[in-house]
Amino acid sequence: MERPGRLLLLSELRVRNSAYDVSLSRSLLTWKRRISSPVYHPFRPRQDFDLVTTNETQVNLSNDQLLQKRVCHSVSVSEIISVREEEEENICKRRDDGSWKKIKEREGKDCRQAFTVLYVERCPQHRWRCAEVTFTCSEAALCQRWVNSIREQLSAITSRPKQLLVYINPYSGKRQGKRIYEQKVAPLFAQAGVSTHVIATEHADYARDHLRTEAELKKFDGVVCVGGDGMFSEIIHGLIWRTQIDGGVDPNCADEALLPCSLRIGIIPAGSTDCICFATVGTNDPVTSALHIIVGDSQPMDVCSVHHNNIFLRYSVSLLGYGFYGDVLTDSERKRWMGPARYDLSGVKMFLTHHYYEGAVSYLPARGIMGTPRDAARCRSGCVVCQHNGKQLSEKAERYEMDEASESESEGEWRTIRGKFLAINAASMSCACPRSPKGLSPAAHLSDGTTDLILVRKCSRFDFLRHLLRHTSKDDQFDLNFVEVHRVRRFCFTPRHCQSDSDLDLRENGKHQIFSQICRDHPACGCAPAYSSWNCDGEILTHTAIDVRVQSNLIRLFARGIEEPTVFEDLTSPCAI
Ligand SMILES: Nc1ncnc2c1ncn2[C@@H]1O[C@H](COP(=O)(O)OP(=O)(O)OP(=O)(O)O)[C@@H](O)[C@H]1O
Ligand SMILES: CCCCCCCCCCCCC/C=C/[C@@H](O)[C@H](CO)NC(=O)CCCCC
Ligand SMILES: [Ca+2]
Repeated sequence: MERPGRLLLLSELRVRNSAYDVSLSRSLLTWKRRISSPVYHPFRPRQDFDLVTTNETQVNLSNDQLLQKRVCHSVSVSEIISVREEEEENICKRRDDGSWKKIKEREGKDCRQAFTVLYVERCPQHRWRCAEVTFTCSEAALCQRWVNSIREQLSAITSRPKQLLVYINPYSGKRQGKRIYEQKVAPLFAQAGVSTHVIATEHADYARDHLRTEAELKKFDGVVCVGGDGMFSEIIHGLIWRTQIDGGVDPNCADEALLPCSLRIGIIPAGSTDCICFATVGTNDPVTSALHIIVGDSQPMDVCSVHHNNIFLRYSVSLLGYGFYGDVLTDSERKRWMGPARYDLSGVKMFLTHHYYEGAVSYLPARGIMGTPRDAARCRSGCVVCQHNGKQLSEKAERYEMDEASESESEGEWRTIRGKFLAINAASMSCACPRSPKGLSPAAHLSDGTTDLILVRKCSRFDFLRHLLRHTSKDDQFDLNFVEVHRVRRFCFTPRHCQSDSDLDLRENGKHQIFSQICRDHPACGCAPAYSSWNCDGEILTHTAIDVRVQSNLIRLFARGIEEPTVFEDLTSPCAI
């Protein structure tokens, strides 16, 4: 817990009908019910009330401690949304004997004697809500001092965005993007004094192209994406591209070190999967995301760059999946009209189809890092694995600048696996989503500079079902003899029937039927397609032979990673006042 530090203000104020000692330091706002207004507990002897904070993790809470929690609250200044003066009809004044009497409000601003603080309150399942508490002061001057002091502390927080560029995809998910933004998010931004420039996209790639060429990025502190993973992908493509062009880096060149984007991105979930929001915040809830944006959170993220023959194809932050997830996506695109349910239908269909694909996967294992894909520990807010590996990578990059030879050490370490695969997945983060709350690779990290390469070899339908179902239970989906997982910095895939570029060009020029009908030793029908497609964060890639590199911490989100729940949150009601 944060220590309160030197007090800036300490006053006796009133909350509803009770007197409170209210204090403000640079880090905490605390309001503690005065002992002269005790809370009566029928089954317990009385005790003195000590300071207990709302955001502190504690174990073995006694009944008295729980009682104390309800009479003393403390909120981190960094989680105060805003403060406003109140126009109260009836305000109370303290009599000489210490009791409070109601007086009529006088006309005019200088007689305002109450102020309301809006702050973040944690609710179950990682959701945040905007709670508020109104304090009544004995004098207007005191009220003004409180309001000014809190505002001063808030304006000293430089990480909060003031101007945001908002893109809404009206066709995401269940087509609720506009309504969600207008009803749930815009009012919060207004309360927090965040200005916005809102653009509803008119067609696919509208936001990407606007960011690449037109948007006046200098005017903004961040970009907000209202939509799903596909819309988020548009935003990062626009921002990363623009950052490289503005910084004189060739975004097409596979070997160039890319420049990190300075603008942070906020995600208001309104799509079908929303796995990037879920895996970085812990829930798909527009209000929670809006509050993370307002408080100015920052979560760095790894981005994979995908090339084919040194030609840039796309970036990926969540899943790059060939075989099962590529086929599910291809099939589901034809069912877009169904909304999010399209994935379930295509998932079942592709599971029954049971196609496998031949090819070679080569990869560079991530050496000397902390963490493995089989760890029990998870990437959480303030993750030490991400910090450690990120630091190591930046030190390595510095050494590389001084001595180019050191990087070539790793070049000798390529490993290759050939075979028949039902699925080849690379998860740069857990890919947790409501369908699979632990995700495709539960121990993957948001910003450790690696991706988890998961190879599911040809197996029976029954075994594949066991593997898939384990994504939704506590059982380990990697603990099966046809599944292997490697933490890597780079990998390449070459399909077996894609030996020459001319084959590939033919296929990608629309003549793929010839190749997809190549029959091989497929037990059921004898006419399995030779190729699948890559599912790249929910978009289909146009090439099958790809070269993938992890670019560490290329973007930052208005998020902080999933927080561990505290005991208080589990035990007490979300709205204690
Ligand atoms: N105005 C628009 N009209 C049609 N398509 C659009 C428009 N704006 C964006 N798109 C495209 O819509 C696609 C899907 O959008 P989005 O990702 O927001 O929703 P989703 O597919 O339902 O969710 P998820 O990606 O989480 O599964 C994206 O590929 C995006 O490029
Ligand atoms: C027959 C029983 C099956 C049970 C299987 C449950 C397994 C669920 C794992 C979910 C993994 C989601 C990975 C996220 C990928 C996103 O980048 C992408 C874009 O939104 N979504 C999909 O491709 C949508 C992918 C949807 C897959 C079903
Ligand atoms: Ca990662």
